[in-house]
Amino acid sequence: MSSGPRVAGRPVEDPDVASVVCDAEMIEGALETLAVLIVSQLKDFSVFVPVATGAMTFASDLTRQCYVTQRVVRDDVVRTYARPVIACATCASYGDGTSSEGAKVDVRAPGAEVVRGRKVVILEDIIDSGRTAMALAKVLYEQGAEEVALIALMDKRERRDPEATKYFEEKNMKIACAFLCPDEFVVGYGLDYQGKYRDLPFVGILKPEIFAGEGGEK
Ligand SMILES: O=P(O)(O)OC[C@H]1O[C@H](OP(=O)(O)OP(=O)(O)O)[C@H](O)[C@@H]1O
Repeated sequence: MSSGPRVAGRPVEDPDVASVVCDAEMIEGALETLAVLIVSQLKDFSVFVPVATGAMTFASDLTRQCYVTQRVVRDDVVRTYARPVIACATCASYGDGTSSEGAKVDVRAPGAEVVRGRKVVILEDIIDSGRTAMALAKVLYEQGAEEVALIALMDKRERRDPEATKYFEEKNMKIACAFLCPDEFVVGYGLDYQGKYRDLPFVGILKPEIFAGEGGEK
């Protein structure tokens, strides 16, 4: 599978990005690794729930990579891979504005008819405090999901809310993240600043002067 847009093999840069955290090639490798994990170890998880808007790019590429992987890798384990239903959730944080500290999360999950009795994988572009994934997992369980797992491209583990960590542990949730993310303001590959930069084919650290004075998070 292609890693995405290229111009004659030249590295793509953006003037607002200070440094690249994961380039397109690294993301491509991560997608292949995560797809193998999903079609082998999560093969009976039959509902994928990308968290809009940030996870759309990741989910679009990962779900297609899962399809390719399960078609190409022919063994008994992969042959039993469930053809997934893909249905987005939207999760909006609200609290003190610029930071997700102490914020509540308003969740709109797919309907219970999609989720009930099924094993569900949440797809996140980034886990930061973990409150979004926790709130969504709670709703999915309330809707009757048999089990909820969590797959993310980026993990800002040092910023995790202990309550989220405790919840994930109590539920014994299967969690896989491709990259540990530095505690910097990262954009690209779905991650935004004020709705922009989601189209970058890589993840990078936004130059501080772009968000100076706004106390931006993530
Ligand atoms: O672990 P948390 O601290 O909850 O943060 C992670 C969430 O934050 C981002 O979404 P955001 O609220 O920025 O909206 P977006 O998806 O529209 O970009 C990201 O896409 C995750 O869903």
